[in-house]
Amino acid sequence: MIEFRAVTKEFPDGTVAVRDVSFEVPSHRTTVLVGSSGSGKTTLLRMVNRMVDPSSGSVLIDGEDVAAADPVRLRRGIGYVMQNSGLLPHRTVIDNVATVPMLRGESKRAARARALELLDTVGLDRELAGRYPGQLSGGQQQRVGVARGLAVDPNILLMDEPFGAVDPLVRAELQQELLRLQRQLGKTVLFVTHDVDEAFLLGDQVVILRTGGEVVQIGSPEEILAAPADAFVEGFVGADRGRRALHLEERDGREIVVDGDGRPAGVLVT
Ligand SMILES: Nc1ncnc2c1ncn2[C@@H]1O[C@H](COP(=O)(O)OP(=O)(O)OP(=O)(O)O)[C@@H](O)[C@H]1O
Repeated sequence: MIEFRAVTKEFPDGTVAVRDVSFEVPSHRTTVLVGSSGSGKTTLLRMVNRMVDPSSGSVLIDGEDVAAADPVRLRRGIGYVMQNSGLLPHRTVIDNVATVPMLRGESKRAARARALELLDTVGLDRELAGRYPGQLSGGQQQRVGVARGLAVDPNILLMDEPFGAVDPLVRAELQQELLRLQRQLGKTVLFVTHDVDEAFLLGDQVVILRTGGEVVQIGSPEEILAAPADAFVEGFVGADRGRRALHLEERDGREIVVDGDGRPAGVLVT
């Protein structure tokens, strides 16, 4: 479990990116941080692997304050996937995936064997192993990015708008792949997006942030849809509700959650 305890981040120029934020990220589940641009999502995510240190408050992983951990070691044990895949352009796909395990001391042979398995895991043909990132489509590059994030077999996977730069069809495919992967692997995933649909599709828990880095609401998609905390959340999740994958319907006098195809997805427990 990851715990954010009253974290605030003020950058040297006086920008307060995150203000007194507390929440827990349960293990083996997907938690999505969603909010408009500048609401502090990336800053919060980066506190977990100490790419950003909070100005006050603390972040704990399984009860241990990350401030006490060596940042380089910490980062090598946590998967990190970012928007533009972050692949090294002059290294082949397989080398991109095998690099971090080798930095951790695995032999080249073992790291490469594992990298090939990971290509299978993320649904990429092994024939792509020898290509350079520039020779892949955007969607394929993101899959390599996910494979690289998984290469050290981390308990925690941080994903910062990983599907933000691909077209909607590929994006939908990658989202389904992540759901499948997560059912199989059960990592503790912390995922950043500004897309509410994506947040509700992927998140077991959704954390809604607003500009200024404040948490407005935390809950399951069903809970948030059923009872938006305030007008801000209502506007945020309510916009374009007809298109929303999950929504509420009243049937037989009870409010139930149905998916985009009208199939019941659950009953609200209040
Ligand atoms: N190094 C920095 N120095 C100063 N201000 C920063 C720095 N990094 C981020 N900020 C500011 O902090 C605020 C939160 O940024 P952050 O990137 O965490 O937001 P975000 O919700 O991830 O936004 P986006 O969706 O646009 O990536 C913004 O106002 C941003 O400009």
